[in-house]
Amino acid sequence: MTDLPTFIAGLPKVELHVHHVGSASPRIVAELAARHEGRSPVPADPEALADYFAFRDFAHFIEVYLSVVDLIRDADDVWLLTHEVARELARQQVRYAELTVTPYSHVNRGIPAPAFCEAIEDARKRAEADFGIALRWCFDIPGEAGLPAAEQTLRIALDERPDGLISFGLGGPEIGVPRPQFKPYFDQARAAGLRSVPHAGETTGPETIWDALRELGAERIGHGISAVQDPALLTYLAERRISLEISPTSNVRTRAVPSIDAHPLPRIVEAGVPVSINSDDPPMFGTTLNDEYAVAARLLRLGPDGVAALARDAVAAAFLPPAEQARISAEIDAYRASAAR
Ligand SMILES: O=c1[nH]cnc2c1ncn2[C@@H]1O[C@H](CO)[C@@H](O)[C@H]1O
Repeated sequence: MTDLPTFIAGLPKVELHVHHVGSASPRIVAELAARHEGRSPVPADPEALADYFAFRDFAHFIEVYLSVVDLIRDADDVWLLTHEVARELARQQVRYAELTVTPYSHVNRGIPAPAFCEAIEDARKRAEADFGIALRWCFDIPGEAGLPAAEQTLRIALDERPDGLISFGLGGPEIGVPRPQFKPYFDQARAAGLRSVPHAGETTGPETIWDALRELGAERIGHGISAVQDPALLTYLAERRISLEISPTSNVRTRAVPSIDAHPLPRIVEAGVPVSINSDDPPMFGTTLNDEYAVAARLLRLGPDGVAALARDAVAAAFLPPAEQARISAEIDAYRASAAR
């Protein structure tokens, strides 16, 4: 029997909560920063970047995040970033990923929406050919930019409608950004067949999650960790099999939870709420998806069977056709069986 990290490294996975710009590797960020030498606070040196990705609080994290968004200036940068993110996911045996992209943030930095969508689509198709990974898009509203960003994100989603687009989200800070105001935009996105996956309950309480469910028709919740404060909400999520997209290290690095041992994941799982394990913004948090599975295994006291079950739970929560879900789950089971020998 191989050791758990080795087992995790080879385990077929899907990832459902991972941000496009947030996945820019130190090498890619350094390469982009070098192109804008001197005009960006982002260090062009990968070592210095590790210090730069140390966050005082969530607001500081968003400030740093946006400084990396500033580095992405044209469609070539978008293509490079997307193709490299796919390479890293495939290296970790990710077969399918729902990547959160924020078109508003790039369009308002001068990249036309058609060029942005053409770049991510071309990179998506090339990644499928080069790495055998299937990428789909979640277009998210950067909450800090409010209703103008909601309007433009919806417009781009409906007017450009890239083939890989499957869901509509809401990211950025929650404090001072109440969810109900975004109801008209989520109603239109859902009416157009996009799945609803807003962030909620990351840095605010359970009421934000209730709003995401009741006002935005959330089918999954980004983070949702404050659900642990509301037993009725835990029951609601468990009974309706509404999965929480958990990114343990993210919550520690953005100071949403004080330490990894204080993370509510065990209590959420104990309440029967389905979860997927994700990395959110891996290089910014000094982690990888495989590392997050190892963290979850430690918190939940799992061995190979439990870790394989986590991977299957993420597949079950993915917006994939049932035949595709069955195929990836069967691959997980075959891998688990072969590792047992
Ligand atoms: O953990 C996270 N929580 C909330 N937003 C996040 C996170 N990681 C990345 N973003 C991104 O920050 C952008 C701000 O413009 C949001 O659009 C969201 O995609």
